[in-house]
Amino acid sequence: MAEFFLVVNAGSSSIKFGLHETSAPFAAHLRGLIEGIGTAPHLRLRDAAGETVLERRWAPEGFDHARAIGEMLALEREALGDSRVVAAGHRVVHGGLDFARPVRVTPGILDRLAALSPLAPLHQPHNLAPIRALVELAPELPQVACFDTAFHRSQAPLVQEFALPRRMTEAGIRRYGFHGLSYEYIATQLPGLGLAQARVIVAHLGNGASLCAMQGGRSVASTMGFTAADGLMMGTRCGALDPGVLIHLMDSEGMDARALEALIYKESGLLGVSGISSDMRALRASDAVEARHAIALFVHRIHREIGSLAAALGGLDALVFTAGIGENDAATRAEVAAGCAWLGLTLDAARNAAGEGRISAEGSRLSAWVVPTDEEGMIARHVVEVLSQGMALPD
Ligand SMILES: Nc1ncnc2c1ncn2[C@@H]1O[C@H](COP(=O)(O)OP(=O)(O)O)[C@@H](O)[C@H]1O
Ligand SMILES: CC(=O)OP(=O)(O)O
Ligand SMILES: [Mg+2]
Repeated sequence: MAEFFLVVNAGSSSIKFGLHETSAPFAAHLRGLIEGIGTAPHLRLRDAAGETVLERRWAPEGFDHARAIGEMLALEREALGDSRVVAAGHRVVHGGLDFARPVRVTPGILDRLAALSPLAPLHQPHNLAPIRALVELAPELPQVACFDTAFHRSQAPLVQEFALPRRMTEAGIRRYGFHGLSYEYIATQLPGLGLAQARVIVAHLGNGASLCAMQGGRSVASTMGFTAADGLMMGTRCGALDPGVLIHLMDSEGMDARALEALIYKESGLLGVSGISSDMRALRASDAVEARHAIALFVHRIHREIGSLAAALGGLDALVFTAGIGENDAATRAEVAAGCAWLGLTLDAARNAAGEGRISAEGSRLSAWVVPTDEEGMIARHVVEVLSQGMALPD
C-alpha cells in the first residue's frame, strides 16, 4: 500500500496541498491549489506529471478558508483510494521567539501557536485550522508544523531589532521575517546555479510579497518584520508605512486596532491603490489608469527595498524571482529589472518571456533568475527530519 505525507500550505488567499512521497525528493503524487479565496475561488488538481485532472469554481460568497479546508480533505480522501497518509506537514506562518525549527504538534504547542495569531491574522488561524481538523479526524496522525519565520533566525541580532526601548525587544517585538520555507527551498537551489557564495536577493512576489537578502544559504536580512504586513506593497497589504500615519488615523478618523488591521492587511496594496483587484493578472488585463498606477507603485517599492537589501549584503551578485507574480509575470520582472540597471542588470527579453532559469543577458554584471518555489516539498523534507529525530513513522 502506497504511503504519503499530506502537506498543507495555507496562504492569505489560497490553500496549496499535496500528497507527497515519503522519501527524497518527496515528489508530489497529487497537488491541489484552491486560489482566489475571497475573490473567485478556483480549484486545480494536478497529477504527478503536472497534468490537470480536476478543475472546479465556486461563487465567492460564503467560500472562506474553512470551506476550502473541507473541500481539500474530501478531495484527499477521494484521491487516496487504497493508499494512506502517514503524517501531515503544515506551513505555519509565525513561530515567534520560541519556534526556530519545525516541531511535531502536540495540544500544548497548538495552544502556543494559536497565541501568535494576532501577529499574523491573515495566516495563522488558517494555518492552524487544518491541523485542528486533522486532530479531530485522525488523532493518531503525526503532524509537523514548519515555520515561515524559522529561516530568518540566522540573521545577526542587530538586524532583527527595532529601535524601540530594550524591554520591548526582550519581550519579542522584533523583526521575524516570513516566507522562510520558500526562501529555504530557493537556498537549496542556489548552489546548482553557481550561486552558493553569491550575494543574492530573492524576490518572493505572490499575494504576500517580500525580499530576502541571502548569502551562503542563510538569510542576512528581509523586508518583512514583526508581522507579514511590513516591507513591500502586496495584494491587499500596504507594506512599510510611516507609523505616524496610524496615529493620525486614530486621531482623525477614530480608527481602532481592528479598523487599522483591516486597513493595512485587507484594504490596501494593489487592491486599495487600484480600486480594481488584488490580483496581478486582473491588473495586467485592465486598461484602467488606476491599474497601471498600482503596478507602478508595487514596482517602485521593490526598487527601493532592493537598494536597502543590497546595502545589507554589501553588494549584489544575483536577483532571483519566485512565487505567483515572480514566476509568472514577465512584465513585472522586466519593470523590476529596469530599475536595477544601476546595479548592472540587463535582462534578455526572450529568456525573460520564457520565464525559466537565467533571464539576464550575457555579460550582465548582475545575474537574474526565475526559480519556481516549492514550499510543499520543503515541508515534506521537514516532516521526515522531525519524525526521524523523535520517532519512527507509524506502521
Ligand atoms: N499568470 C500570472 N500572471 C501574473 N500574476 C500571477 C499569475 N499567476 C498568479 N499571479 C499572481 O500571484 C498571486 C498568487 O501568488 P501565490 O504565491 O500563489 O500567493 P499566496 O501563496 O500568497 O496565496 C496572485 O494573486 C496573482 O497576483
Ligand atoms: C507570509 C505571507 O505573506 O504569506 P503569503 O504570501 O502566503 O500570503
Ligand atoms: Mg504564499
